[in-house]
Amino acid sequence: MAHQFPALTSEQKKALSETARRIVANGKGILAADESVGTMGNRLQRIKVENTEENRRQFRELLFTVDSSVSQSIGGVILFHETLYQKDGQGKLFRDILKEKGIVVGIKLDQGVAPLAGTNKETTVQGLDGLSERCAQYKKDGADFGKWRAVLKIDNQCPSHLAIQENANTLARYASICQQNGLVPIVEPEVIPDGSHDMEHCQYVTEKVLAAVYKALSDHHVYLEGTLLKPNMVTAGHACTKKYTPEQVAMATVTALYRTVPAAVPGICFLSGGMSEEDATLNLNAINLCPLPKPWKLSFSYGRALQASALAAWGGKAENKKATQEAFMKRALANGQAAKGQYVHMGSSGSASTQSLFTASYTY
Ligand SMILES: O=P(O)(O)OC[C@@]1(O)O[C@H](CO)[C@@H](O)[C@@H]1O
Repeated sequence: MAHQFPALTSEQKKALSETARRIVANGKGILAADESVGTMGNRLQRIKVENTEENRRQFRELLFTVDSSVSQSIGGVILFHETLYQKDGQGKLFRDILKEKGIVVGIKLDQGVAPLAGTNKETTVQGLDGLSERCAQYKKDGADFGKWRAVLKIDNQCPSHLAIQENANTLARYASICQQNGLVPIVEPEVIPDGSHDMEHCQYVTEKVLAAVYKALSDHHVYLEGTLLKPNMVTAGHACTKKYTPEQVAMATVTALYRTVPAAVPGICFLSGGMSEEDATLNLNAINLCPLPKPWKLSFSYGRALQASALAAWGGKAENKKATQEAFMKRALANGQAAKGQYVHMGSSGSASTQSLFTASYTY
């Protein structure tokens, strides 16, 4: 089986692996600010702010215009289509503001989930049609990485063989198309935390899912050095009565990764999956202190766990700018430290940071 048809040139590979490594360099992680209009609507509803384009823009302007020292902790920001073309109050494009801070701009590329008939309400991901053209346009418009989220659940008969294979293949097809267009693909197979299963069950499922994903990436000739993985941490289901320490979560998570993720992958950036801000930070810190071999950078790509207390501090009011930016900066710095295993828990401040951010059936 000769390798006659190389997928990428050595220049393309070099550029992809440099970008991937830049995003996760020196304890940096990713701010996932790519909530769709609907998801953002749910977030804004909780703080009683109307879901208008202007309100979404205003909140994101506060995140992106924090002090440039944020770039010590944030290496990449994932945007939603609308946000890539939005500007700050002075008319400057958000993507230029981020780039000037040395932050790599990413774009959400999946278009949500669709049902897999004949399964127990499992899903596949939409967005492959026209994806190459969209990637080419986004690359011209300043994006250097993409994100695609597949959703798998633990339930009666789930995840099924079909759901695992279909989602792995779709992730691999997306990753291949991204790389052809110069975008680093973030590969996100999320095993969602809904259910009462224990942590050991989550570990078993996560290993099966990741093994299938890396087989599919290999089949599709994806260049692993030019990718990043965005997995769930291995935790018990949200409704499980047994509680686990960050050290136990870390051991189960790193074990699952060590068994399935090739060392060629430069970085693994966890999603927060409804954990409280503080739990997401403590677990990431424990993961980086876990005494198992860790050939990849282990960092974060948090949505809710980087934005929850900032959203609460903002409340839709311009006069809360300082408090909003301070709250965001605090989480960014904490997670930057956790990505190096250097986070020191200061005790609960009784703020939004310790509240669970779980949403049932978080499919899009
Ligand atoms: O789990 P979190 O850290 O809140 O968000 C993870 C995430 O992949 O899921 C969301 C929905 O697609 C995205 O906004 C975000 O990038």
